[in-house]
Amino acid sequence: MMMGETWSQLGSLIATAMFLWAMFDKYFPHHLRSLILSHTKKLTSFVYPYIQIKFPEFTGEHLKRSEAYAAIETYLSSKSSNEAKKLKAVVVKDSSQPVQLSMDENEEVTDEFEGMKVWWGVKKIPPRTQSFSFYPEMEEKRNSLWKYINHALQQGKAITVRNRQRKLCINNPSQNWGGYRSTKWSHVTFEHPASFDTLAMDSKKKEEIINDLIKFSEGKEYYAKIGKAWKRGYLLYGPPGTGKSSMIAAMANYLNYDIYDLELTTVKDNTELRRLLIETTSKSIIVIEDIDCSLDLTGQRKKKKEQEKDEEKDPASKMAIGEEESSSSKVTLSGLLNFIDGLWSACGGERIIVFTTNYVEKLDPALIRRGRMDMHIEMSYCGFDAFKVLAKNYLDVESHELFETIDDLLKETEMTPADVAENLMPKSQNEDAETCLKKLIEAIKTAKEEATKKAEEEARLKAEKEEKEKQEATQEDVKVDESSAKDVKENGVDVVKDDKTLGIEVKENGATA
Ligand SMILES: Nc1ncnc2c1ncn2[C@@H]1O[C@H](COP(=O)(O)OP(=O)(O)OP(=O)(O)O)[C@@H](O)[C@H]1O
Ligand SMILES: [Mg+2]
Repeated sequence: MMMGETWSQLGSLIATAMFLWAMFDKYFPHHLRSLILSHTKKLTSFVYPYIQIKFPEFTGEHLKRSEAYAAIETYLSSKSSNEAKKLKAVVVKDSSQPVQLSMDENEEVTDEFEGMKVWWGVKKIPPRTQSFSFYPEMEEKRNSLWKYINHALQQGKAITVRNRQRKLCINNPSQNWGGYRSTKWSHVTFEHPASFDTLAMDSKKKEEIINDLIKFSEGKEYYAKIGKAWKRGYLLYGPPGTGKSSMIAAMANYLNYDIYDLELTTVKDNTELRRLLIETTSKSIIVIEDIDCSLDLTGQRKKKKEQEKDEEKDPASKMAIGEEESSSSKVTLSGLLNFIDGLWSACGGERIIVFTTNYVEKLDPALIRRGRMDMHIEMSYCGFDAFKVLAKNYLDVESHELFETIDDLLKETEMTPADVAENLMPKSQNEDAETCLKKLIEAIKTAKEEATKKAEEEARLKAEKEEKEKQEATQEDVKVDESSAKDVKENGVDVVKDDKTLGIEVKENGATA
């Protein structure tokens, strides 16, 4: 707080300054005045050649913590932990590094950027103290400075994203939505170890997927340019145990995204679906596993088509159907499609949606057409490429004389990566790589034998069925013959039997053919 004496001193200082300014303004000719001002600027920039920029920690009416401040603090944290002596430990929520070290008050760190030296310091500014910033006219320096600030902000944000602890969110049943502080999604820390390195699949296909993901994640401007929402859909299909769920985890780990695992069976209707999806955040993968089983999505549509047909036949049925539709509280295919096309597109970017299914042929084509599901990825049985990944991961083996045998066997046998992995995993310390590879060979041979047996059995059953159908058809023919002969006798209808086809030529009794 200032004393009374100080106030009067300050008052007279201001009065003197105002008097001098008035004199300067009145008696100095204009051309001389601007010359003096420009020389003063040059002189001051020579004496004080720095630019000072302040980043307040709190901004806005509600004193929100400034994002720029936080980003710069993160950016400087690695530098300050090496240089500064007074550090502050801050607990960071949702980060893989829960304690972050940052500069304490009155500490300074230096940084260099394109030949420019920068000093950063933390100063506490008492409330209501006016701050004064001095900006000498140095265009070139100023441009580099903006470039540097952008660099620091971007780096800071990138470090935050990297350190961010990712979430696996699961939707809560809607009956639990109403309570105090209830949320639509529950989350746990996402710590699945799968990565594209551990994912066993055809290497070309894997590369294609990685490139697609990179293109998507870096495509903010591109999507804006072509006027499309920044989203991408992937359909993963294939038999159980071929790595669909592992692929989703690898994608999330690769892009550093959160996962929203959407259990459709607990979502009551389209409105609830919308409300859930609006609450998802950017940089996330929304997953609907086993889309064919989650809901009778295909059935809904077929039912509708059948209903439309019925309506054509009997317009009175329309009312009843309408009532049934509104009362059946279920997520419909059209609800999901509307979401993918409309609402989701409107609610901000950087979102991926993934559907998985074991039976791609069961899905309604409308659901998976290009533009909705941009990439269809088949996760198939283990090929040699996929096996090599598993052998490297599980046994640390990149080549072995048994590989050729395994390659040949895998070409003839359908075995999922899950089964191959299970056989490759050493069960005890005595099992070395060769033992595991031999174990796998045995397992593939057994699987091959079983598959052959199964195929033979199926072929036998099919042949039996066909034979049975044939016999039944012959019996039918005999019956037709007998009943026709009876007709001739009883009704006076003459039956002519054709050699090749079983045709019946009916003649009026007594008339000529
Ligand atoms: N392609 C693969 N690469 C590496 N490991 C795999 C692969 N496929 C399966 N596995 C192994 O098998 C286990 C099961 O795989 P995953 O859950 O990814 O299969 P899925 O295709 O999602 O099966 P489902 O259709 O039953 O959901 C995984 O934990 C993983 O260890
Ligand atoms: Mg799965």
